[in-house]
Amino acid sequence: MSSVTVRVPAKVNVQLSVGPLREDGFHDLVNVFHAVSIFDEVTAKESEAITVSVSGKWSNQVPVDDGNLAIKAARALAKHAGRGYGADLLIQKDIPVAGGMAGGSADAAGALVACNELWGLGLPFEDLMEIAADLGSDVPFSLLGGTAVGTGRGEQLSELPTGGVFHWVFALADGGLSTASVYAECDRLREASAAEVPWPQLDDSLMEALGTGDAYALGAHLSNDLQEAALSLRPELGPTLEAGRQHGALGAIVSGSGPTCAFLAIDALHARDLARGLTTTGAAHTAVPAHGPVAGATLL
Ligand SMILES: C[C@@](CO)(OP(=O)(O)O)[C@H](O)COP(=O)(O)OP(=O)(O)OC[C@H]1O[C@@H](n2ccc(N)nc2=O)[C@H](O)[C@@H]1O
Ligand SMILES: Nc1ncnc2c1ncn2[C@@H]1O[C@H](COP(=O)(O)OP(=O)(O)O)[C@@H](O)[C@H]1O
Repeated sequence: MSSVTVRVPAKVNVQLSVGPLREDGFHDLVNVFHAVSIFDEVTAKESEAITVSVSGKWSNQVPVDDGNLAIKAARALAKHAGRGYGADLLIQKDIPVAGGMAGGSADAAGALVACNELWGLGLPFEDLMEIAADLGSDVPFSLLGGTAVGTGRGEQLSELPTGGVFHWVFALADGGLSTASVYAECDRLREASAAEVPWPQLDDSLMEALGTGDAYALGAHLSNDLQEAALSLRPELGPTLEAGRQHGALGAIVSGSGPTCAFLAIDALHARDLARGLTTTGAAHTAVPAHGPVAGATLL
């Protein structure tokens, strides 16, 4: 096979509960991931060396050197296989960069699946999941997709059945936020308040809403412990969230570490109207309707 293409979704966190800072610099989480229909595509072509190029909306914001997560993923896979394989990786980028939607993780997951196929390794999914966890906390979920609870630093996953399709609108922001800075701001705000940080717990009402496909209940139980930190670093996100609520969103939340804002809609038609309302009033320059859950990294 000389060329393989894999489609990989973005995510939103419908619950993100952040425990105390660990000694390794990470936080223990209850991270309820939900894969949504905004996709990157990663194509791997036969080559001597491992290289990457990026096309699409956000290509100018993505590193094409060794810092690219897709390159790191391909290298980690080649190392695991014990051979000096090569691949030209082409990323068609639709997921916002540094937006709290796990775009880099998606490309890493895409590169793992694509190179496993291109190089004929035939590694089982479990092996790819282990390599993924070393690449980043969110990479295993990008492989898995659907809806899942992540514990540990987010890499230990249990799949969650959902009772229906949920419709979302994502308001994209100018410029990204660094995940590490948002966690650091969360720690700083917690230190300043001196309140004890509770051990993160799965929200039973949220589980029930996901299981029954009840968008109204899900909207009421969305939660994100990083939201206050993201708003502290980007105060202009507050009015964006408020504008979504005014336009009838069932829930409005910062996606992960932000700055993308996620709005839960009643149905596909409402999502379209909500997106239009956010852009025509200037509350967001770009608002993208999407649905979830969708599959994780998939060979095309
Ligand atoms: C916040 C979340 C929510 O899903 O995603 P994003 O919003 O960035 O997409 C994740 O926890 C991000 O996961 P990911 O982007 O893979 O982070 P990593 O590369 O593993 O870690 C980057 C940095 O984030 C912080 N980090 C990450 C995960 C975690 N459980 N605790 C942390 O404190 C650490 O400072 C770490 O050095
Ligand atoms: N393939 C990639 N796509 C996007 N960003 C990447 C990629 N590889 C490395 N990066 C770096 O990772 C950072 C975080 O990107 P991303 O995963 O999109 O954000 P987030 O962690 O907020 O979901 C970017 O600012 C960029 O420098």
